[in-house]
Amino acid sequence: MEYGLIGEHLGHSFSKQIHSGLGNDRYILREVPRDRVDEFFETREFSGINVTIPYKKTALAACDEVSDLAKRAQAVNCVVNRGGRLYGENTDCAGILATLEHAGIDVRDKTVLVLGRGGAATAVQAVIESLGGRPVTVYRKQAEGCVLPEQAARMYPDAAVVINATPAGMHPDVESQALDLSGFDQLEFVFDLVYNPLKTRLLLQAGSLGIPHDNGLRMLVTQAVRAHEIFFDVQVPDAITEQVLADLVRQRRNIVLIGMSSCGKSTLGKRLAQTLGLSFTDLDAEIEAAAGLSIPEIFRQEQEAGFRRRETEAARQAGLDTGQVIACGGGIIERPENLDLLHRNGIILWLKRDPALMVHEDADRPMLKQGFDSLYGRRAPVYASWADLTVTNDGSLQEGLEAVCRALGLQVDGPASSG
Ligand SMILES: Nc1ncnc2c1ncn2[C@@H]1O[C@H](COP(=O)(O)OP(=O)(O)O)[C@@H](O)[C@H]1O
Ligand SMILES: O=C(O)C1=C[C@@H](OP(=O)(O)O)[C@@H](O)[C@H](O)C1
Ligand SMILES: [Mg+2]
Repeated sequence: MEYGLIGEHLGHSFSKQIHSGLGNDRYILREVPRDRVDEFFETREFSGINVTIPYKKTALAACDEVSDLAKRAQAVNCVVNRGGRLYGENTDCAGILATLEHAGIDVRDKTVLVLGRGGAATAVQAVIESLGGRPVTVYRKQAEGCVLPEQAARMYPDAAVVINATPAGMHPDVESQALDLSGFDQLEFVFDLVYNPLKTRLLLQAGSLGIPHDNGLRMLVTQAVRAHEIFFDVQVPDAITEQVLADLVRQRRNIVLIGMSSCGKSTLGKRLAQTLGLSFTDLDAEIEAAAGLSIPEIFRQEQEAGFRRRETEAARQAGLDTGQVIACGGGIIERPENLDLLHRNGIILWLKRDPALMVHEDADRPMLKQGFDSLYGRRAPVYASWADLTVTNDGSLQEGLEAVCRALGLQVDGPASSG
């Protein structure tokens, strides 16, 4: 092995893709069983490696020389072999630093609540200390030097930053949250090392409280960039880092279309997915498939309440997946809980069409029996409040598609033609 990542289980790793984006196609993933890791480091048959769970301490011990930050973090996640000598670094620390810097956060003399006390938390702590901040460990069980989550707000009302370094909220444990943010009023930034989902419950709460926040993707990309720089003794331009990060976000993020019945979500959504190379999920089609019934049939047999229950379940399922365009039904905003389910991995876009251009009666759209105008009058402000982006779709399908791509900051001159 020349370059790559070692760890016990690497199924979900994005590292190969990120290093490939940096121009290293020789980077591979190698799962090493626990009883083989000592031998791996003894033989030293590699040029440069990243190390992940559970071998970061083993790597620290195996190196001939390690950086100060790696010593403080008590972990090495990057090892380079220089003529048989192993040099160890902790590039996770660079990733943590980069996330704080990008957010414009200065932690000097400020209280930083670090959630968790595992390896990632130790790295966070080392970084905060190196910046002159005051890290406080919040841990779910009573332990020496730690604060319980339910006591944190009372004991540290001055907390300026919260950093989650626990797996709480990580897929599939998406309902977990290591700290409730509602008791704090001086928070400047919330950082969650988790990036699957892109927004954990912690980050969704930060968003709803208007607190700036970020997930672990920038850290993930930055640690890889630093490793690449160490492997090849080069400097990667910031623009490349941003490009790799943006590509990753584009690939994973769901684009969620909301808006009034017949504004074009299903039609435009399908084409958008084709154009962007994403998969397409129409919640109405998912609901019909799960029920084995058409939508008018569901309304007849189970009334609107039954349909809404099914709709929330479909939103929950789709919201956990990534890399899709999701077309919602017009009534997705009827249940407030659907917002977080779709926001987990998605950006929400209101496709806004002139009422004169929309369908006012349709046997396949039972809600329209309530009257288009009153339905739209009630819903329009809710669409507006849910939307991260709003796009007017009053022209042709092609024009709408281009407007959506522009709003998403994506190139519009792709294969978005024909039909
Ligand atoms: N700019 C446009 N975007 C999307 N659909 C359009 C557009 N112009 C006309 N249409 C037509 O309008 C209808 C939109 O229906 P649909 O995609 O089912 O909407 P929704 O899923 O929002 O209810 C389709 O018949 C489609 O062909
Ligand atoms: O407006 C609504 O409440 C509904 C809209 C429909 O989807 P479209 O928006 O695709 O018509 C479908 O989910 C169901 O008939 C209920
Ligand atoms: Mg539809």
